Amino acid sequence: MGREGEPWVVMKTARAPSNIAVIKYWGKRDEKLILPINSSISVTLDPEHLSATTTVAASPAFHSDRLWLNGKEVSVEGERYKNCLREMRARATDVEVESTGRVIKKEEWSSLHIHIASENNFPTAAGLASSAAGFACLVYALAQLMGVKENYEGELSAIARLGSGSACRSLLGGFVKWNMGQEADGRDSIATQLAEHSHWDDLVIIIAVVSSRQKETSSTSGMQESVRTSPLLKFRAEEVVPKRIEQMEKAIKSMDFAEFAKITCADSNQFHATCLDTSPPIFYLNDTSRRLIGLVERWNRHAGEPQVAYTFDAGPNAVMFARNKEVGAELLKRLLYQFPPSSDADFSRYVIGDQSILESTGVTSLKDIDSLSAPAELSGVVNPPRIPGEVDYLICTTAGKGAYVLDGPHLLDPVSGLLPKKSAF
Ligand SMILES: Nc1ncnc2c1ncn2[C@@H]1O[C@H](COP(=O)(O)OP(=O)(O)OP(=O)(O)O)[C@@H](O)[C@H]1O
Ligand SMILES: C[C@@](O)(CCOP(=O)(O)OP(=O)(O)O)CC(=O)O
Repeated sequence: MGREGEPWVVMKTARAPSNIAVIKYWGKRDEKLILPINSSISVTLDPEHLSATTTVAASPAFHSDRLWLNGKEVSVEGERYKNCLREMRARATDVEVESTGRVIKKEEWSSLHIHIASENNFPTAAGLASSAAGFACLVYALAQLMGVKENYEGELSAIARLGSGSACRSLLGGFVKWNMGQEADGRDSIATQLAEHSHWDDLVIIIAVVSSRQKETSSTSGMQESVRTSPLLKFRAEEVVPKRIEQMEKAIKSMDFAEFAKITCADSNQFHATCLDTSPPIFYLNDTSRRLIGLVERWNRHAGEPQVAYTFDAGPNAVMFARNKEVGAELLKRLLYQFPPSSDADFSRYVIGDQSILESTGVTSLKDIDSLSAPAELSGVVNPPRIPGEVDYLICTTAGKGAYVLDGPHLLDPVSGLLPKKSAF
């Protein structure tokens, strides 16, 4: 930071988690304002394992708004980035720069350009809601930089929504509802917290990353096609989701896992049915996704009550919820048994995230996986499929907190405000 008259750069860094919907958002009633045709509910994922980290900087020396995503410069000219930046600038306040005492006046923000650098600690655009984490993080970091105070609860979520619908749910932790709202300007289409992550802290979440390649049909265009062509989607939004939202809220409040699991699986399956009902049909699930569904359904039926729930977004990756830590370890063992890594895989990279679940399975090597015995529900199944390398890797995690500020390290050089030669992450 320079003295008065010298060039200066101010910056803030924040982190925001990804989230997984258990009642899906699919379809907009307003494309520009990103207003949904139904409310949705999600679980925020632990930012330690699935999050975006974003540094935003302002300086009179910057000539344009710029964005570096995962170390590469990308255009910030898209409507979604522009809308978020415009709405944040409109709410900026006088900000005192601590180190110099200089005050950036409210009016100055409209002419100050912004540099943004962001990194995801999980695959981008692979159906793991990177856009949700990314836009929530951008809006949250800008709020810190520009001294934006929320005038009403949920205002920041309404701005994150302009970046990507599901992003509005990533500012908050735990269990989050996105109210579809009624107003034409979208001011009531905001996220609210149903419960903190600590409210239901024994849930274990395991993500089977089936493919980290970019998907063929983006959520944005997929849902446009579904709104245009799927009669099932209309029925779902009008008749099914409103009841499910109520039931899911109750299940979360009372930590009723059986009900939570039943609704979560049913809603994922109906969302993918609307994709199939779209013309031309959209296929996000693949054979591996279907085998993962089979694993959970067979186990739940054998146990007599749900042990695990599954849900899939716009991609083949499964997100599974286990009712508690013991069941989480059992789930991991079953996944390792049925979906072992390929024989040349590095075991330490096959199960990532929260290592405590892996520790409680007692599995420490590829050899241990070979000696796992078949789970009871597979007895009688002749040659259950065990295809090494079918799943890329597994992420163990839990529900987590919402967006927060990081003191550093920043992703932009504090003096130049440019991407450093070697990124800090
Ligand atoms: N950290 C980030 N900061 C800013 N923008 C991001 C960030 N991560 C992703 N994005 C934006 O989101 C886009 C990816 O969104 P897309 O909806 O295709 O995939 P996804 O969010 O991973 O999957 P899905 O929403 O279907 O679960 C990127 O091309 C980029 O524009
Ligand atoms: C299947 C989903 O993940 C769809 C998410 O769609 P996006 O929020 O990525 O779409 P846009 O609003 O067009 O950016 C379900 C969900 O997260 O609720």
